[in-house]
Amino acid sequence: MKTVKVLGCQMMVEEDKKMNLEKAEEMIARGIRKYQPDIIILPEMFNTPYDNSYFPEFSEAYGGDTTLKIQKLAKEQGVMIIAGSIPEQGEGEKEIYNTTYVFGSKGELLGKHRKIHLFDIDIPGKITFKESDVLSPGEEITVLDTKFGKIGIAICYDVRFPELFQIMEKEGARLVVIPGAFNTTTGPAHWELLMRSRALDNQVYVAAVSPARNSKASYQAYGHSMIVDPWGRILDELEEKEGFLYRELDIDYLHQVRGELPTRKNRRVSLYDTIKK
Ligand SMILES: NC(=O)CCC(=O)C(=O)O
Repeated sequence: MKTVKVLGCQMMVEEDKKMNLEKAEEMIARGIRKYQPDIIILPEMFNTPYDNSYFPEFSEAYGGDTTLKIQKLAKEQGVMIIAGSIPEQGEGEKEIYNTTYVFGSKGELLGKHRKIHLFDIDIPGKITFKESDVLSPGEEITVLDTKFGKIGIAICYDVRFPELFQIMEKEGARLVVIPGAFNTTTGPAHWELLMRSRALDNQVYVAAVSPARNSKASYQAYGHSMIVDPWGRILDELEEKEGFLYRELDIDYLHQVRGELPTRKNRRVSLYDTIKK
C-alpha cells in the first residue's frame, strides 16, 4: 500500500457516555461520506470527560457498550478504526487502564495499547493532574501489523518519552497514532513541538487526535489535532473546535526523506544506552 487516507475526528466529549458514543458514530459516518478514509482515529478518552472522578464509572471491560459499538461500526462501514482511548476495566478489581482498541475493517480486534506513561504533573497555579490516583500503567509497547503497514500507538503523555518512539520505529512503525488530550497550559507550549519532534526524529508520520475543547468541562482540552510528515512538516491541523483532520499519507515520500537525510543509518547506536538492543 503506497498511500493511506487518515481521518481524525476531533469530537466534543460530554458528561454522558451515550451522547459520546452517538457523537462518535455520527462523526464516523459523516467523515466516511466526505473523505472515504482507510483509517479513522478518535481522541483520547472519547467516551468520558477527561477527569479522574469519571473514569471508574465510565470504565468498561472489552465487550462493553463502547467496544461493541465501535467494532460494529468498523464492520458495517468496512473501515479500520483506532478507537482513541477509553477507561478499560482490567483484570484486577480496581484496575483501570487508559486503553486504545483497534478494529480492522471486518470488525476484528487488531490489538490494543494501554497508556504506558501516566500523566502525573503539578504546575502550581496552572494544572495538577494525577492519573495514577485512578489508573494503572500499561506494560507493553504497541506496534500493529495492518494492511496499511505497521502502525505504532502511543497515548498523549507517552509522546514525551522519545525512547518509546525509537523502539516503535525500530519495530517497523511508519505511522504513529497518538490519541491525546493536552490542556491549555502545556498544549500551547509543547503539543506541536513534541508531535513534530517525534515525527522528525524517527522519520515517521504522526497523527495526533484530541477531543474538541468543551468550555463546561473541568479539563480544558487544547485541541489542535494534527498530522505531521517525516520531514517534520504539519500537513493538517485543527483549532480547538470540533472538526475533521484529514490527509492522504504517501509512504514513498517517507522513503525519500530517509534516503535524502539518512539519520537512522548514521546513528552511532554503540555509543548510546537508551535504545533497546
Ligand atoms: N492526557 C494527557 O496525558 C495529557 C498530557 C499533557 O497534557 C502533557 O502536557 O503531557
